[in-house]
Amino acid sequence: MSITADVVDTVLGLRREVAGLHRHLTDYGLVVWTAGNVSARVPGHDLLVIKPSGVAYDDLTPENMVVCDLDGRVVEGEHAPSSDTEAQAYVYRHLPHVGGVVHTHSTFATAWAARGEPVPCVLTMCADEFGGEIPVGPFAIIGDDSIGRGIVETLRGSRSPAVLMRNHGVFTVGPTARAAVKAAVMCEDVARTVHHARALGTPVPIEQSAVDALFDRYQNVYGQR
Ligand SMILES: O=C(CO)[C@@H](O)[C@@H](O)COP(=O)(O)O
Repeated sequence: MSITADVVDTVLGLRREVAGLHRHLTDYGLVVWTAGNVSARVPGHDLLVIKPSGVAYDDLTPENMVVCDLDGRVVEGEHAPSSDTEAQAYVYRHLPHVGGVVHTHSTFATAWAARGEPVPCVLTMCADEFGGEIPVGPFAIIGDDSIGRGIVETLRGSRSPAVLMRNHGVFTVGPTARAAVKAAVMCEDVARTVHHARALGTPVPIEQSAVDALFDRYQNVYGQR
């Protein structure tokens, strides 16, 4: 597959967007070294734009982003794509509403993943963004589409845009790559706060009707429409 003339400008814009979004991973302390990545779907085309594997965040540029097809094959780019390209390509193939995917090993959320324990919905911000608990997905070793399959199977059963892959880390999705980055930022914040709440006592669950109302308001009313 090659990049046709009608999609060149779209890809250039996504190269800039995806390269730029990685600074939020470092700004919010969600990654160490190169251990995280962002990708975006190319709307209307079986293509994605993703970070090059193992490249320092300070060295990421629109030019060194990698364009792949949704089987994970490189279509345009001089670098090897992220280790998570196959997993994220699987997500794009099976969740058509997803426009962006993020992967981190952010500390508090990954500590919940290490225990295989979902983050309970005991904060209004968790209800707002995740619509309930932040679920745990199965342990899966990187290298084929088993991580992607675990992400999809888990997210299909949840309103959450985040999944804690057991013993590994965080994957988030969104209608855009920026929305997926936001979900990763809020996932870590909620995981940290609930961790501290648990250390001090027993957090109080929020009634499901309140969770539903909070989620609906935040998803459909909050902010500038
Ligand atoms: O989680 C892992 C490896 O276990 C990778 O996602 C992480 O190191 C980031 O790899 P990339 O630099 O995106 O290839």
